[in-house]
Amino acid sequence: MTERLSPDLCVVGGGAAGLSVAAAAAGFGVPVVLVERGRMGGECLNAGCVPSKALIAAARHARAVDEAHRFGVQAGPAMVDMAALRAHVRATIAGIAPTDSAARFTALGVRVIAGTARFTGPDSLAVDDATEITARRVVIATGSSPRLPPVAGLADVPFLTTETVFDLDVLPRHLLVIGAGPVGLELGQAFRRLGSGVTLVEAGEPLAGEDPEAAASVLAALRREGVDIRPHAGIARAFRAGGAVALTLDTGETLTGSHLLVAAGRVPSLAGLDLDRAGIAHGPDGIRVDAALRTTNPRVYAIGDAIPGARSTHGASHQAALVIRNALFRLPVRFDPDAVPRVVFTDPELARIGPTEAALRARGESFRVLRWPLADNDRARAERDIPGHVKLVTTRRGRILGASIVGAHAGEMITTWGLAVRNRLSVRDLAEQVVAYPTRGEIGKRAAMTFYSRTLTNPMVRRMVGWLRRLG
Ligand SMILES: Cc1cc2nc3c(=O)[nH]c(=O)nc-3n(C[C@H](O)[C@H](O)[C@H](O)COP(=O)(O)OP(=O)(O)OC[C@H]3O[C@@H](n4cnc5c(N)ncnc54)[C@H](O)[C@@H]3O)c2cc1C
Ligand SMILES: NC(=O)c1ccc[n+]([C@@H]2O[C@H](COP(=O)([O-])OP(=O)(O)OC[C@H]3O[C@@H](n4cnc5c(N)ncnc54)[C@H](O)[C@@H]3O)[C@@H](O)[C@H]2O)c1
Repeated sequence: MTERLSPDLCVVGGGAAGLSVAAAAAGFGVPVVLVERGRMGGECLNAGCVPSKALIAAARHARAVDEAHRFGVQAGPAMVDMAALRAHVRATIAGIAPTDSAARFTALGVRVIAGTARFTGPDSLAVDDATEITARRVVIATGSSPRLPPVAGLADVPFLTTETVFDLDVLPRHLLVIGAGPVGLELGQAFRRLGSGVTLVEAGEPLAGEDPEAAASVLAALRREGVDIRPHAGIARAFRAGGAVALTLDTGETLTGSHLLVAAGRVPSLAGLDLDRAGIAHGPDGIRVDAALRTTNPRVYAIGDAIPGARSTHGASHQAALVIRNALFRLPVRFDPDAVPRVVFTDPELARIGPTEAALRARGESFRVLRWPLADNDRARAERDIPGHVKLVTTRRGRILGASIVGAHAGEMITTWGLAVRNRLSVRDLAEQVVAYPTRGEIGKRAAMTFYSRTLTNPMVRRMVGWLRRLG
């Protein structure tokens, strides 16, 4: 028997994006139906942020054991128990899962339906032919899945993706990775620290789109740890070589590994949604949306990994908040990708808010660049962890436009700069702030203060100081 529902809001997808919309709408007393075909929590909880950060934490401990002698502490070499490590990853997911569960959302007042949704008309959907939904507004939050690049022979070799890599119960002897974006670099470094040999094969420039100086600093750190990174490398074919996997590059060189991880980007999950029935335009990068995240069907919004652009959990949650403001309160909203921080959780971390220097130059804007190195930070020196820097871009008058930070905890430090950009603060606000000593946060203040270094040598200012001295 077909059940018929007519909520105000229907959300398709129970990942970071969909859950954020559903929770907020239910909180305001709006009738909401949420449809999820797989695991509640989506990619972030089950195969993305959470397991990757749990793996990275384990790898950091392994590294700390191996590096302990630098601090006069004898330990190591680190021994990795993959079964215990996998249990740690699973326990981390299990610990967070209740927050995203159907039970919690049901308690919040959301009607959660397990099944696959597809459009049957501009405002109607069917779920597995068991439920018909007619909604005043629909939010598509169907996420993405790993992109498999068109590499000859790939289909005939065993390979891992982010869907399977966290279930490994043996440590790869040598991990080949296709792609040196955030996923390839984060996981590549983690496996290297756990004891695997790691080779990353990247078609273009690793971390393209980030500030080149920041990207270079991260890549240099990974190389120092023994991660082999091959930029601008075309893959001619993949094949099995005995019990191993091999990649032949366009140069003729063949790389061999015990395992292969494909980390070559994402494709939006749109198959089977019957978007055309609802008049929703889409392309290979995702669903087309305007600045208010509305699709070409004015009743339907799309957010998260299902739309083009940088993909992140916090970006998806921010988009969800904008949709709530627009759909429920009819307030005008405008999604600004530059307002979303980007963090790559390598060690050192790379974090950015706002446009890069290159982006400002391409826009023809006039700006200033301010820098400070971590090597000049007492805390970083005490912790013998000095690779990195902060780089600020400001207007000519000192308003902060953006920041790139490389270093331990850069992902935490970027929050200050997000606040500065959002509130149109100037370097003066940051330079006058009292920052605790010794903290890494001091580098931001030091960078901001360099804005005034020209003032120190300004003859007018010097004359004025001299004149004031005469007053006694
Ligand atoms: C290894 C890895 C590490 C990452 N680390 C970070 C990080 O540290 N920080 C960060 O911010 N981001 C990180 N990301 C990115 C982040 O995971 C994603 O941007 C985020 O999870 C996207 O959320 P979403 O809700 O748009 O999509 P998803 O989480 O993919 O959710 C979409 C949901 O929709 C469901 N669905 C799809 N089609 C249908 C349908 N027709 N009917 C019903 N349900 C459907 C799916 O089953 C899925 O559960 C990482 C990604 C990866 C792969
Ligand atoms: N901390 C975070 O916020 C975080 C962490 C991890 C992932 N993510 C997001 O998840 C998404 C997926 O990350 P990702 O690193 O898989 O994707 P990505 O698109 O950022 O990077 C994929 C890389 O693979 C390369 N590539 C593609 N085809 C190739 C081929 N045939 N041979 C060699 N290299 C090839 C690309 O040039 C690119 O550099 C991204 O949107 C990313 O921003 C976010």
